[in-house]
Formats: sequence, C-alpha cells, structure tokens
Amino acid sequence: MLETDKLTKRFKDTLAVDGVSLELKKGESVGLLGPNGAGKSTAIAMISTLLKPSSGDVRLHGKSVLKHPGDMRRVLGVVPQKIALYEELSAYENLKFFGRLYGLSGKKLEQRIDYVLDLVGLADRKKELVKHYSGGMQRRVNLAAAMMHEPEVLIMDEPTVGIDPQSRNHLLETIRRLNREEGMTVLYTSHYMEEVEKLCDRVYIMDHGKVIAEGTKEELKAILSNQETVCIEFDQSYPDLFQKLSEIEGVQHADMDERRLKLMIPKGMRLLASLFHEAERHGAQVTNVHVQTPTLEDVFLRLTGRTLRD
Ligand SMILES: Nc1ncnc2c1ncn2[C@@H]1O[C@H](COP(=O)(O)OP(=O)(O)OP(=O)(O)O)[C@@H](O)[C@H]1O
Repeated sequence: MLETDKLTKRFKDTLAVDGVSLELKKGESVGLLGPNGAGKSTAIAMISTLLKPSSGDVRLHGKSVLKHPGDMRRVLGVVPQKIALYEELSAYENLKFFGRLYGLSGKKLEQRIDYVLDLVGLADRKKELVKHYSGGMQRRVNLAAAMMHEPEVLIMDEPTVGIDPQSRNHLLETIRRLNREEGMTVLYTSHYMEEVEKLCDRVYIMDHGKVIAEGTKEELKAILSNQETVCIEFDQSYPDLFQKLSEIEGVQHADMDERRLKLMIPKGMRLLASLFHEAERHGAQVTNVHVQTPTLEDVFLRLTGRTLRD
C-alpha cells in the first residue's frame, strides 16, 4: 500500500538518504533499524510529506504522494521523535485540539478521545497538565494524538528513546496490539534491535543513508547461518586478553564491553581450548560461556563491522 522509490535527500554535503526503496503491505509491521545518523528520521520526514525529497518518490496505493500530499496526511499517523504536545494543556485538551485539526467534533470527537486515552492507558489521568507527566506518559499521549483520526498507517520515529521501562513496555504492547489485533500497518524506526525483533515482521537495515539489508527476521538471521556467536563473561575487564582472543585465527568479528566479549566464529570451530588457555595465561576467570543464536544486532555487526550503538 505504501512504497518509496529510490528516495534521496541531500543536505549540502550530506547525503542523508541515498536511494532508499521500501515497501509496506497492508497490515504489516515493518522495522527500520539503523544507528544514529543512518537517515531514518529524514526518510520518515519525506514519507510523511514534511520534507521534500531531492529525488525519488513516495507512493500510496500507487499514487505519487509528492503530487497528492493530502491523501497521505489523511491516512497517516506520525509519532515524532520529539514530544509534540502543548505542555500547558491537559492530555484531554491536547487530544481535543488535535482531533479538531482533523475535523472531528461533538460526540465523535469525545468518543475518539475516550478510545485513544484508553488505548494508551491514561484515561484516569486525562485532566492533568502534560508538563506534569513523566517523559514516558508524554510519549503515550504523543501516540494517542497520532491515533485521533483513525489512521491506516502509523509511523513511529524512535518512540521509546529515554523513557522509563514501564512506559516503554506499555507503548510496545499498545503498538503490537494495534498491529496484530486491529490490522494497523506500522513502520517503526529504532536503533534498539530488541524492539524491532519483538514488533516487526519484516526489517530494513539502514546505514549511512542506504538500505544495506532487507527481509524477515528469519531471512536476515540466515545471513549468519554458518556462524555462531560465543558470549564469554569474565570476573572483570581484561582489555589485553579480549584483544588477544579476538585475534584467534577464524574469529570473524569481536564485540567487547566491560566484562563481556562476543566472538563471531564459523559454526563448528573449536574455540574453547584456546579460550581457556589464554584466560589462564592472563590470570582471568571465566564466569560464563554460552553460544547464542544470532540476533539482528549480530547481523548488523556482520554487515557493517560496527554495533548499532557505536
Ligand atoms: N536539516 C538537516 N540539515 C543538515 N543535515 C541534516 C539535517 N537533518 C539530518 N541531517 C543529517 O543527515 C544524516 C541523517 O540524519 P537522520 O536524523 O535522518 O538520521 P537517523 O537515522 O534518524 O538518526 P537518529 O536516530 O539520531 O535520529 C545525519 O548525518 C544528519 O546529521
């Protein structure tokens, strides 16, 4: 129902989005995964008709959105990265304002406000001023506002950045329900691969303005079907040892943080003997070793040599 065709945006010297072609089918939940600066927000701004592409097009039901922006605005609910609410108004008043903008009034408007407040779990706090809400609650009202005009497609730009775990789970559950139970088509951008893994059927991975991989989660993970990820935890950090282990012949990628080292190796490679030998030489204590099935984070690491949070 919604597709972009070689969508491109250049800001002076920066090619923020470089020939991105995406497709969303009705009822699908699609993830746009990429690190900061990959071009996700810029792509979304063009899809939402807020930014004019340098070249390429966006099509809704086959019709160019550049030529018919009104069609897109009617069917699209956008949850922006920044909170777009009036702080001095209550949640109820904010939703009333947005509902009126979309042409709702009277009983229909009140019913819709009740529905979206219920959806985001804030019905009992609707009279409080938005400025007194937590960041997570404000984000929930942001989603409610985007849902006021019963959109067919919901686009979310990193809606969980910087919020408390309870609001995060609530938001993710709500989006999941909207997609699975109400058939809402969803485009969800994030640099948290766990969220995309949980919510999305299909994923586009973006880096430096380009789509570098696309597929269902299973298809993307199949890129690593001949690999295993070994996760090793130590009693403390051993930078020299970590370096040494990541240089063992056969190790394809290494990712280290504090006390943990993740090594991507070919399936069947015998790593443990050298691992324990090196650990002993460095006087290091291994506290846990396990082999992980590949995650989308591993796929990203394999494709770019970097982690999503680099
Ligand atoms: N208005 C602008 N003017 C100039 N450069 C811009 C503008 N907007 C974005 N960029 C640049 O375009 C690139 C892509 O940015 P964008 O915000 O789309 O990435 P993103 O994947 O959404 O990252 P984030 O997760 O941090 O929002 C970055 O290099 C950014 O600095």
